[in-house]
Amino acid sequence: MTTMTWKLMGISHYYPKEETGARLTALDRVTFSQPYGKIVGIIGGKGAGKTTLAKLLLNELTPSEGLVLGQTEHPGQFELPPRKANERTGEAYVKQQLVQWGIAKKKLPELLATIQLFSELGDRFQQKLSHYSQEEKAQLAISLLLHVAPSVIYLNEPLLTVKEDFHIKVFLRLELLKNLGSSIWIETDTIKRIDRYCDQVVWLEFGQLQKHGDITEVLMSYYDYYFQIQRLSMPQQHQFWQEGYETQVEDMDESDELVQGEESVISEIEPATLLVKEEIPEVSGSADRPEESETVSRRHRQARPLTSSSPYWLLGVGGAILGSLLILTVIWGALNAKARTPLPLTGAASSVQPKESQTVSFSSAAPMMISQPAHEASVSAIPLPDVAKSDLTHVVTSGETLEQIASVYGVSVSDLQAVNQSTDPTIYAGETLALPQGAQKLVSSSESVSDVALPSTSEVPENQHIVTQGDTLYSIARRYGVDVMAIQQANALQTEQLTIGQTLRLP
Ligand SMILES: Nc1ncnc2c1ncn2[C@@H]1O[C@H](COP(=O)(O)OP(=O)(O)OP(=O)(O)O)[C@@H](O)[C@H]1O
Repeated sequence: MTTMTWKLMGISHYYPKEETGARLTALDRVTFSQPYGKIVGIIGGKGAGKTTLAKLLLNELTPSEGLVLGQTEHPGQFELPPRKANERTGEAYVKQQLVQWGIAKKKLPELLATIQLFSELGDRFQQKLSHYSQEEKAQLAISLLLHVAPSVIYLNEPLLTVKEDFHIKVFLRLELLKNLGSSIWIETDTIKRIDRYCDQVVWLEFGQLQKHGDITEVLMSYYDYYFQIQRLSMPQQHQFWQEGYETQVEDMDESDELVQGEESVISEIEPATLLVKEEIPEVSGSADRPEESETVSRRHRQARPLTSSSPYWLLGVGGAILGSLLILTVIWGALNAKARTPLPLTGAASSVQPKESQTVSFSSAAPMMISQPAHEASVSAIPLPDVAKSDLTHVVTSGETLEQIASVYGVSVSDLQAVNQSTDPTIYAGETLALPQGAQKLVSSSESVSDVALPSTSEVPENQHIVTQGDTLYSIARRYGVDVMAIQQANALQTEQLTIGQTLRLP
């Protein structure tokens, strides 16, 4: 079995923007290593750099800066048969491709029969491609690719056009090839597939590597990131995507002076998932960090003002991203089909206050019109239970979160919200919060919540879980292989918020 490993070291790739003389950074100093023998998902918003990364892996592009190690001479890319092949039969097309792949002549009949069988095309295999549906073409192309067994395989969106049971078969075959040492890359917006089939994920946004690693950890940050964006008002979301795009565009004639005085939405997103971050992203290998380059100053440039001449396609980008957000919401909803508040924001991000709902219609490029952030609709549907107040109150200090305060007083976040008759997870410095009966100051709010003594795992009964820092309902559900909603029901949780030290009954 091969023990090859990819090493991407400080990969930057620039595209010239000929009309303006600027250049666009499609990938910005991306560094990670990835062993072969894994199925890796590539995710990220529109224009994140996914395709550019794939082209580098497939040897179709040479990076502007940095080094890629690990490419093979004949990577296998999933490609639908081109239109010019329409007059050939499926069989003739496959045969010609196999010959191009260098398959020995005497092996062709057996391989053709295997591919026909796998493709489920039956007699259509001998018919002209012009009679094939898009789905049949996809079945043919995937079957071909999976049977030439290249050591690098790249699949993208057209794979989604095949029916679900075919899909399962494809991924079973990919598992086999992976175990033989192939490096398999899948670019898709369908996070469900990443979650189900991939071992690892590379997550890009605006050309920068956000995270690379095991799916659970990366997807959790990904969900948190998109939930935070979703909490912004529609104009803020639009501004967010525009600012992100602008960090990628560098006017080659312009000095790198900062634009002062603009409020930046991008800088208010959760520090853990900041797009403009200094540290090198997590790597699973030992790639060295490249030297700081002139791109640092560009990455720190603040947003330019929104102008009426903003590129129209950005509206489409925003719309498409919102489409993806809705897909995420649906997936999340499937896990937890119940009205709820969104994940809490912490730190700087909690200063991003959701605005009143606003109707913003996007250009026709946008997949849909959203008149209200989804969470606002669900928040108003949650009846707050009656919870008795204690005599204590708490004045919020800068940087505090509801979870921290709940933890400090040994109460649940939902009780804290109930006595304050608010489902809004955003709190403001100086605000006085009522505290529920039974509240008792357990630790000083200046102490870290992680300092609160928790029972050791050996003391925790088997059917219980004590919430620790970083736990979410989603991570706990995955860990114990149970449903998020089942945990909520077993513990009568009104929201997804958890408190460090909280004991959860496991269903
Ligand atoms: N040939 C090119 N010339 C100029 N800009 C390009 C070119 N190819 C890609 N770009 C730009 O580079 C950025 C990254 O593009 P890329 O296609 O890698 O992203 P992506 O994540 O695959 O996006 P999408 O999901 O929209 O396909 C985008 O802003 C895109 O417009």
